[in-house]
Amino acid sequence: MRTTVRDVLSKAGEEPITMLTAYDAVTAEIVDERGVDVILVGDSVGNTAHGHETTLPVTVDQMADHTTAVARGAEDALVVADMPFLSYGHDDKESIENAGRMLKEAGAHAVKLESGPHTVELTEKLSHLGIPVMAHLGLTPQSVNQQGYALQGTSEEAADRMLELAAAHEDAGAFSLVLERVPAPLAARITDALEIPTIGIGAGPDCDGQVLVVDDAVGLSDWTPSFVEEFGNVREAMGDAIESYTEAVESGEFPGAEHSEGVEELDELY
Ligand SMILES: Nc1nc(=O)c2c([nH]1)NC[C@@H]1CN(c3ccc(C(=O)N[C@@H](CCC(=O)O)C(=O)O)cc3)CN21
Ligand SMILES: CC(C)C(=O)C(=O)O
Ligand SMILES: [Mg+2]
Repeated sequence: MRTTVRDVLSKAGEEPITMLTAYDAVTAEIVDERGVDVILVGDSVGNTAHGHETTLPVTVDQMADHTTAVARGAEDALVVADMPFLSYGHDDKESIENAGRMLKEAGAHAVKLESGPHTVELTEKLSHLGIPVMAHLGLTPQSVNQQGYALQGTSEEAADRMLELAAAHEDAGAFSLVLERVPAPLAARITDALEIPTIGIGAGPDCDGQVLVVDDAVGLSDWTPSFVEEFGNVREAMGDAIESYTEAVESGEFPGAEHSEGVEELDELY
């Protein structure tokens, strides 16, 4: 059964909400089959699949393409499309059209925006138009040129501001809130203060759910932020398989007779 925004909203399960990113159909299938509640088509695709240093170069077209692939692969999970840098926030018409594409064209069920004072009204508009919005506070990687990748909410003022912004986005209609790289006690305080669920990444154990970049979680990335746990070693498994392939080709073991086809009637011809 498809996870819905209402399921996420209800915080119904006693178990924390699980969210992972995916950027392609096959990964979405695997993540979906293993029962992950929410798949985020993250703009982290700029780092993982496209090899950029930051998420800033990612385009709306790229996000729509990756979201289309993920929506084809996911059966049960709620699919959330991340809105890329400068695709929202400066012009309502453009923001709404870009977010609308993710649902109309690409098959997402909701969008995520990196939130700030400038996204409160937009969150309200999108929600009213039928586009569910996941908010995102704390470390917001699209603001890397202002924040770096440092822990956020480390002063009393910054913590209070984050709590106020979280409440403002809840009031504006956001259905959930990602908290990235904030002190665990602040994430707990925000989680307590809100009705909508919080989903943490580097935000401690007291959020209503957790999210990681799938490449990091399965051990595919060559570097991960310090808040990541690698639950597998896919990079090594893939490297070993690739090395076995090259060895088998170079030694002449592959392809064998079982991989080769002929046409019996033509045997004499060859
Ligand atoms: N593979 C991947 N995983 C992610 O979690 C991720 C992405 N890509 N791309 C988009 C953003 C960027 N994120 C980041 C990027 C860097 C740090 C980082 O450098 N953290 C350092 C500390 C840096 C500092 O304190 O200034 C660390 O040690 O974790 C953290 C999160 C999270 N997101
Ligand atoms: C890390 C998550 C929250 C994200 O925004 C992304 O993957 O782009
Ligand atoms: Mg993102």
